Amino acid sequence: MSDLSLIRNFSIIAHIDHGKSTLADRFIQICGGLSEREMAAQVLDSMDLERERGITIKAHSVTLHYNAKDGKTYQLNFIDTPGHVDFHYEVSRSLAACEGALLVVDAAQGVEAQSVANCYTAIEQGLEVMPVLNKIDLPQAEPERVAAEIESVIGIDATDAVVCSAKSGLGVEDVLERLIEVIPAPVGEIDAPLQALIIDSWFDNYLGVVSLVRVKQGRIKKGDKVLVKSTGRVHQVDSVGVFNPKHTETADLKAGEVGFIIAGIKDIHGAPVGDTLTLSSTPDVEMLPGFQKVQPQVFAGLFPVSSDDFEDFRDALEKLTLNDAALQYEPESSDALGFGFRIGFLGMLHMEIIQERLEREYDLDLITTAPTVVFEVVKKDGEIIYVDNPSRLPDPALIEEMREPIVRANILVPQDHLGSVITLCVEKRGVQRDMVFLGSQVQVAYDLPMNEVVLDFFDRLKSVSRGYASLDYAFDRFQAARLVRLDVLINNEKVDALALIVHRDNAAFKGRQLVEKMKELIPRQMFDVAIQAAMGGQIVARSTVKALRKNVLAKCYGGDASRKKKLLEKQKAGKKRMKQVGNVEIPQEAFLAVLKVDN
Ligand SMILES: Nc1nc2c(ncn2[C@@H]2O[C@H](COP(=O)(O)OP(=O)(O)OP(=O)(O)O)[C@@H](O)[C@H]2O)c(=O)[nH]1
Repeated sequence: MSDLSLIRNFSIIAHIDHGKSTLADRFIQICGGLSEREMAAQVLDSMDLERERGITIKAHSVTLHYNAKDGKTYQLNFIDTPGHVDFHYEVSRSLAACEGALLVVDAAQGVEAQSVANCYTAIEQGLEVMPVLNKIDLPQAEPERVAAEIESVIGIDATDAVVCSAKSGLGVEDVLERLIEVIPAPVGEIDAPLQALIIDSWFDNYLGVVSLVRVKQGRIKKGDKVLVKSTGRVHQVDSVGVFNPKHTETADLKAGEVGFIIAGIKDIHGAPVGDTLTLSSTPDVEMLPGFQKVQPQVFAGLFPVSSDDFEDFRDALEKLTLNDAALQYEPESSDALGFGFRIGFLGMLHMEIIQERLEREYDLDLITTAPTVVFEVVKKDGEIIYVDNPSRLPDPALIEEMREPIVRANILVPQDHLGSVITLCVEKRGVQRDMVFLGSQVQVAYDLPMNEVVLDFFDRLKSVSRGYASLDYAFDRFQAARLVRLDVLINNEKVDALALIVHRDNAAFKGRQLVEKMKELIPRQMFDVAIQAAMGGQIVARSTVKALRKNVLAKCYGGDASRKKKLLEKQKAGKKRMKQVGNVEIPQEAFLAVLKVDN
């Protein structure tokens, strides 16, 4: 298709669960991309984990052909975007490939903070934003109220927003018709030198690196010699094509189109996201503006339970980074846990996903230490260092100032729950920056310490607001704070992997909560186990796990050998995720006890 006026490139902006995947599936069905049977599994969420958790992680694209009521056939390139705040950065990438975005809002729920943030990104990037009110089939749907909310919260006209039910299919064709009308067609010279933006790259075991690109000008076809601008390397194109949603080769990709390129590139660093591709014959083509580099926000140490697994762990991480440019790691050694890696994640969800993949796909048993953010430390000699591991914090005598990362959080909450949300923010050391009443909702902005936000803030926010408050946040600055290291001692031995950096005012309280929680989590052993929390040289809390009196096997009355064996096996399985620290066995949960205390 070379008539650009028949192409529409768009994304869908929606809060989690507002129905983006269901709507996309409907589009695919209407445009005849898949049979009913193939529709059975939601197609866009292609990774197993994504499907299980029902969340979208990687940006994908689908090219569809829609026979519109005006008698013309349009090529619709739909670029998927992830909904979770951890993957916010992928949204702006997907938007860079589009001229427009559908803002899908659940008509029974209303606007949520995440969609507001993504909408602003779209508007900043010059996209046409088209509101769609979904779930109109629900009895509690209030399209007028929600349309008014879109206008007041986001500030775009929603008077004639399309209403639909992605579930029943009602109104979905109207969405497509309106999309063709309001979202501009792409512009670009087909005869100009190739200029293509890499939106995403991933590693496929069979195909090698696959890159999703948006061709801005020119064209690219199989056999072309393509130049990756930032690396300066030239690769021969093996194939180009689109996902419809199945991977389908095409003769070429032209200006205005979105599709994939495979060019024998060995790893994703050879085709960096945000980079520009051109042909080797036109090396002087300008670079397109790329994307902001992704910075991990949360760090944790991961250690194999069995030290024999260290090399397998390293291999697994290498493979995972082929597909996940956001994942960063470096070797770490701990007195308590031996050799492992300190890994940087985008957020807690990202951390859980990586941990699960390592355990499930690579069959590793891992111990994870408590996650932490990065602190900025100014030393007395003027040097500034960044600490992502509490046990590596320099001696307090050498520290001039400690600074913690602060985020600007935007929260949308119905008025009824405003009080409890404010209480929560104050408890988390938040400073209010703004508050705007918008109909039945209130938009509040807080500066909050990132350390308080990444761990459990989102869950707490949901629980104090009965699920109604929503949150969006981004790193703002480092700010001086009275921070100290809280050490944990087990039978008088300091366990480096249990150290935390906390605010001085909360240190004693946190210490007490932590030792109490750990007391519940560390199983009884043959001897007393003393758990202490210390700040500097000073013990701030203490508790004891009492010794076990009876031998478990005594219960078996000697006779039944198979029962005894079963019991031992059960014990062994239970032990799998334990680590021997000194002479005490510490289970995984105890390392994450800080996440479990009700702070
Ligand atoms: N009643 C009703 N339910 C819907 C409608 N559209 C989607 N749902 C349901 O809402 C839930 C969430 O829909 P999804 O399409 O998975 O939501 P999503 O926004 O893609 O979620 P992520 O992939 O996690 O971003 C599912 O249980 C859907 O069946 C609708 O029009 N009406």
